[in-house]
Amino acid sequence: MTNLEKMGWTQPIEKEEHDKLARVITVQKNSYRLSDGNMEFLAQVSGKYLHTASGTLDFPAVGDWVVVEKLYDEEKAVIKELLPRTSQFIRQAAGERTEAQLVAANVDTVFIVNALDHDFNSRRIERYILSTYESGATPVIVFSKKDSCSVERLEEVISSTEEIAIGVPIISVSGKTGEGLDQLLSYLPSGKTGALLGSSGVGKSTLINTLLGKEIQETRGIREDDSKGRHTTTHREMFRIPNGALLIDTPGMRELQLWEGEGAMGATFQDVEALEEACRFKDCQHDTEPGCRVKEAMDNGELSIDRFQSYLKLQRELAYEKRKQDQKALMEEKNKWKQISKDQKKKYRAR
Ligand SMILES: Nc1nc2c(ncn2[C@@H]2O[C@H](COP(=O)(O)OP(=O)(O)OP(=O)(O)O)[C@@H](O)[C@H]2O)c(=O)[nH]1
Ligand SMILES: [Zn+2]
Repeated sequence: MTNLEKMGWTQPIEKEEHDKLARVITVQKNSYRLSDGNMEFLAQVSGKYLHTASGTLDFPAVGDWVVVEKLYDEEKAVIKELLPRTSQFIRQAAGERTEAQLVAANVDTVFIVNALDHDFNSRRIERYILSTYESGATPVIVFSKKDSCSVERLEEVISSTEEIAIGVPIISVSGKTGEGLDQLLSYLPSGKTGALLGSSGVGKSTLINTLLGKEIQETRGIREDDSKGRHTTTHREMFRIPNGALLIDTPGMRELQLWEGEGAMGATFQDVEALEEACRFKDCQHDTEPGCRVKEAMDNGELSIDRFQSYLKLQRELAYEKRKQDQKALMEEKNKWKQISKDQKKKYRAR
């Protein structure tokens, strides 16, 4: 296994190029910690990179592959280029501004982590599934803290999840006892990259620690205590776990605000879309039309009303997000031309 393969590289590559590649393992403000599988070094993007990047998505995130110029003596590097991504998990950044936030790049499997000692929320799981499909990764639903929950509740939760997560694997694990981790690893073979996503406190970091073994976490000292004296993850970081896979830990998300996802609606709501297609009229509004398969399915309990409403709500939300993003792009374009014409006026005046 070459050093880059240790970091998840899979393509054939020339020797000269090989020495110029590295993977982002964590992002700290404007500096990046990279690894080429042999060593870690800090890096910043080059001036030219900064100049040509046009938005947040153009900047490296954890999991990205970058072309670097290494300055070995200082364990530093300059990032010159970003390689195309195989997947990118994006959400609308927290706050008012219309802005994309890249959570992780080049992830094969997204583990959607839900704690069995927290509330169960189908709607939240649907949002994560949608965003995962949209990212280009494959979702796996993980119920954590299995040790804290009765067998009956576990069965109940799993059967409710099966109704809304069609075709998505569902597993249950305990970071505390290690139960179920072999199942988790079966979705994350050597060389693949996974990411743990979910709300705060669901046990993501505990899973990583158990997978890594205690000493590694302690020597790294990457956790910071929050006000309640708990360990809480403050940044995203990629770890190489003993089976040779890579796993990204992320800070808990309060809510997953969608950025895009239209293309993933069909995969996420296969059941609903299949019913829609069976309606007599192609443009059925599922209201009062005769031969409406959706309405029939809701009447006889095949399709839950909540699920159908969630489908409609997500559609509206995505349309709204899209309008906001289009408006923003239009404003930016206008401002660019304004600036250009200002500059030109200045030039003429100077003559
Ligand atoms: N009973 C039980 N408790 C667990 C388990 N895993 C984690 N916990 C507890 O749940 C709390 C949160 O665990 P973390 O691993 O820090 O959760 P996290 O998802 O990384 O949280 P953030 O870093 O805030 O996103 C801690 O008090 C853990 O001790 C488990 O498998 N069983
Ligand atoms: Zn209909």
